[in-house]
Amino acid sequence: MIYTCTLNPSIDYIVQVSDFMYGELNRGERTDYYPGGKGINVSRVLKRLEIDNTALGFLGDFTGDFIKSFLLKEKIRTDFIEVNGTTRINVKLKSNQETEINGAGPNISDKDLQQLFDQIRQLQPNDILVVAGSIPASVPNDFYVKIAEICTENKVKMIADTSSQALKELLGTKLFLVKPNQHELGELFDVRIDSIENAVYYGKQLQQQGAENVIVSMGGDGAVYISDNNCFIAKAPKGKVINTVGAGDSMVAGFLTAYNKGLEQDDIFRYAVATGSATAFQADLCEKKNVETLLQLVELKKAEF
Ligand SMILES: Nc1ncnc2c1ncn2[C@@H]1O[C@H](COP(=O)(O)OP(=O)(O)O)[C@@H](O)[C@H]1O
Ligand SMILES: O=P(O)(O)OC[C@H]1O[C@](O)(COP(=O)(O)O)[C@@H](O)[C@@H]1O
Repeated sequence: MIYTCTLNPSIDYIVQVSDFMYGELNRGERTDYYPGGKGINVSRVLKRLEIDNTALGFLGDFTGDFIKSFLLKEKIRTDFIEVNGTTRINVKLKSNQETEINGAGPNISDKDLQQLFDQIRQLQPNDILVVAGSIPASVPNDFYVKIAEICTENKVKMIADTSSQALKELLGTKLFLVKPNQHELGELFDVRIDSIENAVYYGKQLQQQGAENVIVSMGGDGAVYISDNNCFIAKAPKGKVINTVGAGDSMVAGFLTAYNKGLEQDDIFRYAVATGSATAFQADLCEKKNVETLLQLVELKKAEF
């Protein structure tokens, strides 16, 4: 079984304003509300790709209720822990540029954290757990490391898609997959990743630090995949970009879907890239048919290692 865990879910409030003017009254031309947070996006895309999964994490108040009922409508199994505060609303402003404001999120108590540990201790060998997104300020930065220890003990495969200090803490931890984007990887090693060569070099460092599979995503430029002694480089398909929020999460869901089907490494990566791009070309997250259309448009090559 696949589980996702989102410590800090959100409602993603997407507002389109042509020619946004700072300090003026701007009127939204189109507004959309989606459940967000990286693990929740992974769960939603997995479901669309016909992979059963359960979404875990913390939700609170009316924003939490919105997310729960949205996921229920999409027939996604959930087992969220109810917290006292209000689940955050993240603002995604689409104008000439994309601007994002991600909220801080509610306080999570020690009791809530213990409850989550208890849930994770119930997972079975060969289950997969995707921990994704930021760690709320009230939760220690090494929280994912503690989860990883439980996963290792119970032979659960752990995937991490996070950034900043939470990602730094995970260096040296055994992970099944880690998927930083180029900026997150650059921040991790205090460098600027502006070429495929750089992405391969630092991706390999991550592999040496304990990750079995590493994908470095590079937005419209595609991605790099490192596993065993193999390295693949993919160019993303070209298309009309509508909303890139959740593209990285979709990539993780695409990877898992293809891995679950037992595909070869190159085809797993092709599927992951197609899924990320399929989401970038939709207002909401992608559907299976969007992914299948893009599969043959992903240009992939094997690189010398
Ligand atoms: N502008 C784009 N055009 C085509 N594909 C895209 C675009 N932006 C993202 N993608 C696809 O989604 C994947 C993940 O995007 P990226 O922005 O790197 O991740 P994140 O959302 O984690 O920052 C990319 O590797 C690519 O396949
Ligand atoms: O937990 P964080 O780092 O604040 O990120 C949360 C945001 O990331 C998202 O999950 C999107 O992630 P990606 O664009 O990286 O795939 C949004 O749904 C959410 O608003």
